[in-house]
Amino acid sequence: MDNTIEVKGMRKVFGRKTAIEQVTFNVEKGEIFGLLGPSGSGKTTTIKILTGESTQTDGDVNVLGMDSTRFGSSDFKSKIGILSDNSALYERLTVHDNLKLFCKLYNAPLKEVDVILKEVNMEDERTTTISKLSKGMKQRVLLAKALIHKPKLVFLDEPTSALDPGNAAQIHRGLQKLNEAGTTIFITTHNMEEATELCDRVAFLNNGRLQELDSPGALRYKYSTHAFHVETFSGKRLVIDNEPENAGQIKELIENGEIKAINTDNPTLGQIFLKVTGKELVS
Ligand SMILES: Nc1ncnc2c1ncn2[C@@H]1O[C@H](COP(=O)(O)OP(=O)(O)OP(=O)(O)O)[C@@H](O)[C@H]1O
Repeated sequence: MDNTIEVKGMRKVFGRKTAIEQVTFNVEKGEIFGLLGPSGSGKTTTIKILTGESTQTDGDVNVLGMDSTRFGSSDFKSKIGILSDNSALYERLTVHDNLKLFCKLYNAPLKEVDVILKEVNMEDERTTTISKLSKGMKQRVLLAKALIHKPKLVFLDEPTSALDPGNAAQIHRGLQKLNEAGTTIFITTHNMEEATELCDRVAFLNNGRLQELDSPGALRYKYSTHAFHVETFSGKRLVIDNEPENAGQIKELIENGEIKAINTDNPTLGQIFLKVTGKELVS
């Protein structure tokens, strides 16, 4: 297996506060990996360690084949892109001039500016000053900034928090396209729909500890009771366990034409998170 990120026994202590405790996971090359957790669970701390902005107290962290002692190198920085709360733009410059500056900073060809503006659907605003953009538009320019140098790996810290569904969907489409082109994406979120839609695998972080790690589909299957939820035309709602002895009851309902709808229960990631951690994902 080709891993883009390998984390083993990672701990992070701030004074008396242990923010991350014995966290171990890998992110495979080409996947969209989601780190899910409520506020204060350690998502940003994890991203900061993985991008070299902070250092782990203990444990091994390897990103793109480099150990954490090399995260300050220009080689490392040229291969990763970051979109976080700390990402900033020059408010008084236009969209185009901002991206031109970041191109120069990363030694990327200037022609990339127009390519990336098209990708994030901001061509029409290329001459608009940043201070005149809406929040969603600014976020799309920040995403363009994170991607302008064509990084192999992108870190996104809650990229769509505070965006309306339309703007969030636009960011999601951009990320899916980027991923299809081969970029590995590490995303933190407390938005379960976002995680279900985008991520190949998700990890649950709670109080700095990882509590589950799998694909959204596998987690939903694991935490499903597999019972049948039946709604009849007479308005009855039945929950029938998926056991051989109940086959007759279901057969009879079908034969009598009584079934209006039949589903197996399929918990959402938010419900699973609550079950595993006892906490709501959105806090
Ligand atoms: N520089 C710091 N000094 C002291 N404590 C910190 C520091 N940075 C983070 N923490 C603590 O570490 C824990 C994890 O914080 P972190 O910012 O990683 O959480 P998060 O999951 O990203 O939360 P949010 O969703 O609110 O951004 C919190 O208890 C926080 O108070």
